[in-house]
Amino acid sequence: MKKESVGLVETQYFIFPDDLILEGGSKLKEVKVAYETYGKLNKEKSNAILICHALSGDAHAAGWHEGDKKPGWWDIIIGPGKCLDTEKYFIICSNVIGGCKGSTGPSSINPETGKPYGLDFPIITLSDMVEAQKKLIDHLGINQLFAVVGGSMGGMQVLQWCISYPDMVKLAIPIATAARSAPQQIAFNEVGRQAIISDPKWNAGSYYSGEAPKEGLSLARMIGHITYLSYESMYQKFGRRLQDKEKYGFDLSMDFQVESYLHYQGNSFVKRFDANTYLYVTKAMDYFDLTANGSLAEGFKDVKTKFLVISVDSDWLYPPAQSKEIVMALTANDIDVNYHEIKSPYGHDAFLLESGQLNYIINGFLSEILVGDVMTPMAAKISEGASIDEAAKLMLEEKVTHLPVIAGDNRLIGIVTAWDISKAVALKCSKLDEIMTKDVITACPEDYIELAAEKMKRYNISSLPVVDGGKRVIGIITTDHISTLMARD
Ligand SMILES: CC(=O)SCCNC(=O)CCNC(=O)[C@H](O)C(C)(C)COP(=O)(O)OP(=O)(O)OC[C@H]1O[C@@H](n2cnc3c(N)ncnc32)[C@H](O)[C@@H]1OP(=O)(O)O
Ligand SMILES: N[C@@H](CCO)C(=O)O
Repeated sequence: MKKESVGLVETQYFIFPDDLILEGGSKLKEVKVAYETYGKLNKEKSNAILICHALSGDAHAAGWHEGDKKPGWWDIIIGPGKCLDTEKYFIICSNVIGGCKGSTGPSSINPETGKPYGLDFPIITLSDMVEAQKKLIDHLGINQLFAVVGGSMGGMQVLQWCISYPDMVKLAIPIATAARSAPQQIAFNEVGRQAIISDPKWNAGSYYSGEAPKEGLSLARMIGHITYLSYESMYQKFGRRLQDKEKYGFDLSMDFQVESYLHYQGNSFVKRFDANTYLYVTKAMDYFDLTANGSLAEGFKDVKTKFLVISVDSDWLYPPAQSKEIVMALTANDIDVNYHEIKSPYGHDAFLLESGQLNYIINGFLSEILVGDVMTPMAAKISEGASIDEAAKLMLEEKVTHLPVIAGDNRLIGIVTAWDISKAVALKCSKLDEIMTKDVITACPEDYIELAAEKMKRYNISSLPVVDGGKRVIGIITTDHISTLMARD
């Protein structure tokens, strides 16, 4: 299938009606969250996928902003025909709080002083970022997310979601991430922060009316950027080639292409990022630790989500060992986990670049959706002794067109549809037994949704009762559940 773009997109904003209470105890007033959405939310609101961004990302994950030269940062996997297919899913991405891309952060105006927060901005954590996203998801009227997906710090948010709101996330895809920041990660973050803090223009975080600490922020990004690459990718990109010269300068000026590249990356970064946000967001990552009493398995004990954990073989910043630690802790809690290690020379940033492998792995995982993952559990049903009037009333109340008929032990013995009810009125029948279909086509929670869809098509029916091994009704699955989740072709 052709992979397409979501086209022109715009960032939207949500201002919280209430204060946001932070993990550290402070309150943030008039919080604003910048977000983008792609695709359509289905009738059941069951096809929403939340995308969480990494350290320097933003709400613009896919498509194009008017006049831009590059699409959103994860355009390689979001769009029609891509694994996060906007023909099937409703994709949401928001800028984290503490950020500088439209959501409230240290560069925002503090409503109490009328000036930018600077260092008056409270310390935020990954859990606070998730709280802010939860408010946005509530505002969009979504009770449960079909999936939460993110790489690096985005992956940390994915894990945090599954712990903060275990019932709200059906599927989780954390990529190139960790369940707790390791000393090496904290160390690199601290060097980046010190580069900013030691720039005199930083001025204790109060620089918004003058010049920004560009030197410090650029240096922080240069250091960070090295950690996003690999030995091999740097060799492939630059070798020992010189930049704009034939031989060494034998002075302290720039000689090598890799130096020029790093300066370029540093200089471009300062044009799009705020130094204080860099301080706050890296600090939030340092504090991130999902262990409970020293045990990650205990930290994950309430998780209910099905997982796809992805790592990158050449990622030395968030090495595969940290992903395997997540897999082991989930497995210890009997959580269904799939694990993939991407083969790539790109290092940590492979999660932003390896389009083929990401599309293939994520698409495979999302297509393995089971009936039990998407059905409406505990669907409306009626007892065999009930009258046709009662069945009609229940259908109206529950806004359903299909009612499984059950015996005393909850065992499925038939199904009545809205069509059967009209038939009953026309033919003046009064008992359910006279009009219900007794040979009911059903689905099992372990069936792939493709199988349920095939049955619905073959028998030309729009709803299947979901039954367990003892033929007891445990839910219902309809074409509406399935249609937006099935491949277009
Ligand atoms: C979720 C999130 O993390 S969102 C944030 C993601 N985006 C970023 O982090 C932006 C910073 N960039 C990156 O991290 C990486 O560049 C990636 C992963 C996004 C893209 O990687 P690649 O496609 O391999 O790009 P690459 O690293 O080669 O950089 C290309 C840029 O370097 C420039 N460049 C390459 N060689 C040199 C050189 N010798 N001297 C100066 N500049 C150079 C290119 O001209 C190009 O510039 P452009 O970006 O303005 O077009
Ligand atoms: N390139 C990514 C790496 C951090 O995970 C970013 O800047 O956000």
